[in-house]
Amino acid sequence: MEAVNASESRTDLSRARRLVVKVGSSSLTGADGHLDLAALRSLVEVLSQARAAGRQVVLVSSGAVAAGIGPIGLPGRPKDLATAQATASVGQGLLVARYTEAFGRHGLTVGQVLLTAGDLIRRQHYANAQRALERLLALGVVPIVNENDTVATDEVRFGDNDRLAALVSHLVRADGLVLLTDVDGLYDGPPTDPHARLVPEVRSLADLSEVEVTGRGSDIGTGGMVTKLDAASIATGSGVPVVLTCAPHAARALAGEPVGTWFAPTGHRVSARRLWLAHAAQVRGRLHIDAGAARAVTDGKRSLLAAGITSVDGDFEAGDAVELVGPTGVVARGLVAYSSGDLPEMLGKSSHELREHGDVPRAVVHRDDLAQVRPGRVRTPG
Ligand SMILES: Nc1ncnc2c1ncn2[C@@H]1O[C@H](COP(=O)(O)OP(=O)(O)O)[C@@H](O)[C@H]1O
Ligand SMILES: N[C@@H](CCC(=O)OP(=O)(O)O)C(=O)O
Repeated sequence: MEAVNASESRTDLSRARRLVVKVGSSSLTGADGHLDLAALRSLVEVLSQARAAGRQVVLVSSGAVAAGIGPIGLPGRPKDLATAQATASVGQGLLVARYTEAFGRHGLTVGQVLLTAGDLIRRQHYANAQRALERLLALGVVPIVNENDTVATDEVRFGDNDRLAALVSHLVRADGLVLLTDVDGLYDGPPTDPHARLVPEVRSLADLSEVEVTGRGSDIGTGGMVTKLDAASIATGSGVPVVLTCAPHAARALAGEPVGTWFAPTGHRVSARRLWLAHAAQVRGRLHIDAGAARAVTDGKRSLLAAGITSVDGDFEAGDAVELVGPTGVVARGLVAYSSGDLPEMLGKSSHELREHGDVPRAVVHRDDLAQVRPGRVRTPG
C-alpha cells in the first residue's frame, strides 16, 4: 500500500518518470472527420521530447473509428456496434501506421497494445498485459494502447478510452495520467455557456457535486466529461494524479505547468478489479439489502449472504455486476454469484435453511468481489 501524499501538487508531474497520456478522437480528427495528421505529429513531438528527457510514456490513443470513416466512405461515426467494430478494424491499422511513421522520425519505435475491459479485471490477463507493457517500456518502445474494439462486447466494453487509460495507469503504476481532449479542462457548467469557468484544481471529486457535466461529447468523441471524471476518479482513487487539458497544452501539462484541471490523488492502490467494479462496470441489477447486511458488507467488509437480501431488481446472470442498495441508498457494487432467476427463492433464508433444501450455501456476493461505493458522485443532468 502506498500512502497518499497530502502535499502533492501539479508541479510534481514535472518529476513523473512514467506517464500515461490519453488522447481522444476529438483531438485527432479534423472537421472533415478524417485523421488530422498535423495534430498527431505535434502530439508525437511532445511525447518524443519527454522520451528524450528520460521519461517513459504509454500512449492511450483513440481514433481507430475516426480513422476508418474516410476509407470506408461512411457519412459519419457509425451508430451500431458491428459497423463501429468494422470501422475500427480498418482505422486501427492506419492509426498505428501513422504513429509508427511519426515516432520513427524521432528515432522511436512503437508497439500496438489492444485491450478489453475483461483483460484488466481478470487476474491472469491483467498479469500478462502488465508483463508485456513492462517489457515494452524496458525495451524503450512507446506502447500505443487502444480498446480492442472488434472483440469488445456491449456488456464489457469501455466505449470511450478514458476509463481504459485510468486502468492502464494503475496497471503500469504510472506517476501521472494526462487526459487530452478538445476542451482545455473541466468547466463548472457546459463549456458552451459563456458564464462557465474552468475548474483549475480538484482535491476531492465529492467537491464537484455542483458541477454540471454531460455524457454527450464532441461529435466525434464518446463519453464526454462523464467518462473523464470516472477516469479521474479511478486514477486518483488509486493514488495516480490526473491532468485534464487540451492537446495543444500537452507539453505544458507534462512540464507541470498550471494548465487545465488538476485532480489530486486521494486514495491508496487497490486491485484493478475493485476499481473497475466501483467506477466503471455496467450494472445489470440491484439487490436490496437490510441494515444489518449493509453494515456487514461496508463496516465489516464481509460477503453478502442470502439472509440479508430483501428483494431483487433486474435481469442478470451469475458473474454480472450488481448494485447493493441498503436502507439509505447504494452502498456497494459486486459480482453476483447467482442469476436473477435463481435468487428469489433464496431470499431471507439462512445458510442453514438453504442447506436443508440441498443447496450449497455460497455467498451471493463474495467479499473479494465487492467494492464499496463512496457517496458524492458528480451530478449529471437528465
Ligand atoms: N463540464 C464540462 N467541462 C468541459 N467539457 C464538458 C463538460 N461537460 C461536457 N463537456 C464536453 O466533453 C467533451 C469532451 O469529451 P469527448 O468528446 O468524449 O472527447 P474525447 O474524444 O477527447 O474523449 C467536450 O467537447 C465538451 O463539450
Ligand atoms: N476505441 C475507440 C475509442 C472511441 C472514442 O471515441 O473514444 P474517445 O475519443 O476517447 O471518447 C476508437 O479508437 O475509435
